[in-house]
Amino acid sequence: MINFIVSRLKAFKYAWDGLVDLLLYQEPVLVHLAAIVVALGTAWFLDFPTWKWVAIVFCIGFTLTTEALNTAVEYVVDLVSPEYHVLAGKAKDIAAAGVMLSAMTSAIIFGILIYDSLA
Ligand SMILES: Nc1ncnc2c1ncn2[C@@H]1O[C@H](COP(=O)(O)OP(=O)(O)OP(=O)(O)O)[C@@H](O)[C@H]1O
Repeated sequence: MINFIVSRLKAFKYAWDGLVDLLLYQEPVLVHLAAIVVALGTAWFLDFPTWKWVAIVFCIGFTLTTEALNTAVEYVVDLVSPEYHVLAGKAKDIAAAGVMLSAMTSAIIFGILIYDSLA
């Protein structure tokens, strides 16, 4: 049982290290962080009800999760295929498309929430 707890704590530490890498050293994340600040500020200014805060928190987690997976794909592709390969390019492009889709979905949801508050 102790071994299980220690291994889970270690796994959490590794995930935490990945989060620090993502938030501090990945430039594209700065764009997301700026958007998050704007979204939270707007939500506060418009006095969003609880359900809208839930939607915003979900969108933030959704977008950052896809950015984390995209960064992981980039690391692995750079490791296994430092030279040009059409499949390496496709892997990076599709991973990036995942980020774009999540960001666009979040932006649309945010727009609907604002429209609902101002209508
Ligand atoms: N090894 C490779 N083989 C083929 N194409 C690649 C390879 N590495 C990168 N590419 C192409 O170049 C594009 C940009 O790759 P890069 O590694 O610079 O990612 P990036 O999108 O700039 O990352 P970031 O989101 O961190 O700015 C990829 O989406 C892909 O189309």
